[in-house]
Amino acid sequence: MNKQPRQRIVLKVGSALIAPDRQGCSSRYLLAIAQFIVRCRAKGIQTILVSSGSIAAGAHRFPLKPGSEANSPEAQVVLKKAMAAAGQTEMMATWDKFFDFPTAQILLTHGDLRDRERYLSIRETVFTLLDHDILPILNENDTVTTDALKVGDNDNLSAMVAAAADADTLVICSDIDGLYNKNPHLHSDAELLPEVNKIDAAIYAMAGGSHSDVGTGGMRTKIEAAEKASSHGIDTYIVNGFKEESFNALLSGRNPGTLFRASETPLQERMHWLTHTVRAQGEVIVAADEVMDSAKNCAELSSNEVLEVKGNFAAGDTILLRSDDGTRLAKARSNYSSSLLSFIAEQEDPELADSFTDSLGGIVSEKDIALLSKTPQLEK
Ligand SMILES: Nc1ncnc2c1ncn2[C@@H]1O[C@H](COP(=O)(O)OP(=O)(O)O)[C@@H](O)[C@H]1O
Ligand SMILES: N[C@@H](CCC(=O)OP(=O)(O)O)C(=O)O
Repeated sequence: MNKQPRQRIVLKVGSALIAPDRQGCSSRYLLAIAQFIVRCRAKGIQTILVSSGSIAAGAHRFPLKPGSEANSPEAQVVLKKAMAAAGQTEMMATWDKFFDFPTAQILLTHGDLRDRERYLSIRETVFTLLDHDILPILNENDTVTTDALKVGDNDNLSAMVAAAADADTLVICSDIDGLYNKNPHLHSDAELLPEVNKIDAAIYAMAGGSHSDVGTGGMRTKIEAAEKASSHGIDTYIVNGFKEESFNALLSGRNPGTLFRASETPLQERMHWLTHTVRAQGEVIVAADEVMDSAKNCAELSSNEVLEVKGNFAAGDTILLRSDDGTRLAKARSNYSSSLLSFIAEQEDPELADSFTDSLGGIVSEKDIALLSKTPQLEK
């Protein structure tokens, strides 16, 4: 955290720190976190908070009524949305109490982040708030989101926010000291990894799920977040948010947990957004021997090289180009809807198929292609 010139950090705070007992918000751990934010700002470090905890904070407003049907999975989802609505205001009020500067709430869904215009608008809003010394506090809009539109966990959300905000550091405050080589709640001999320079399958294999009542995603989503952030040139720390010492260490330039080093060859902003924020709406399968090692080659893909079109997508949606041996080749914005592309690809007469692409243009355009060779782990 000693980089120059302008530093910008995103701090992600997990539910266990906000409402550890699901009995409303607690100041127990938040005071040290708030002081860290105040001290960062005093040092001229622009700070953005991604705060989980609306569901945990709102839970106490919804005692289970005798004989109620709140135990079915559908009822649980409805209940959580209501908890999030009630808990979000309580959480914002709690954060506000710690600061003598203004805060601002941004609630978003994956639907907002994957739409380029809305993504750019979120980015501008964050920059404007920072320019006016207002602390942006972000969370997923759990109340309105559906399965198709949600990010689902705030670890990944915080990495998307860090990339959108051009942050140089992401700090994920958890209920544990960092990434261990195996889940320490299950293995007493687990060892803490102070630094990870390369995120590969072996690192993912170390990560298990959450053991707590309030956490979402466990270590896996934190590694996904670190992978997203790192490929945008952002250093990512996982630290223990229960310990005040974690924050003192960060402020004095020491690593109190696990540091995932930023990539030395970060992706440019638009390519990062396409690779890590947008999800593919469908797939186009091409023969395994097609050479797709550059955006130019992908853009030259012709309809008679398409073996199969999967899913329903509209022109302008993002698709995954995959070879028929399963290899993920690239993510790209399709210039065709799935139905039109299937229709063209099914034409027996290659000249007729070519006449479509001649008049309507290539299946994908060179400027909207992100090659996936650098990101083999991410399936989203
Ligand atoms: N290899 C690992 N190293 C550390 N924690 C792990 C590991 N595998 C699984 N975990 C679990 O991940 C938890 C942290 O994630 P989570 O419960 O989602 O909390 P948060 O609210 O901070 O997001 C740890 O408390 C631990 O139970
Ligand atoms: N958006 C949800 C939190 C989701 C989440 O990722 O929680 P956590 O694992 O505690 O960071 C909420 O506000 O309750």
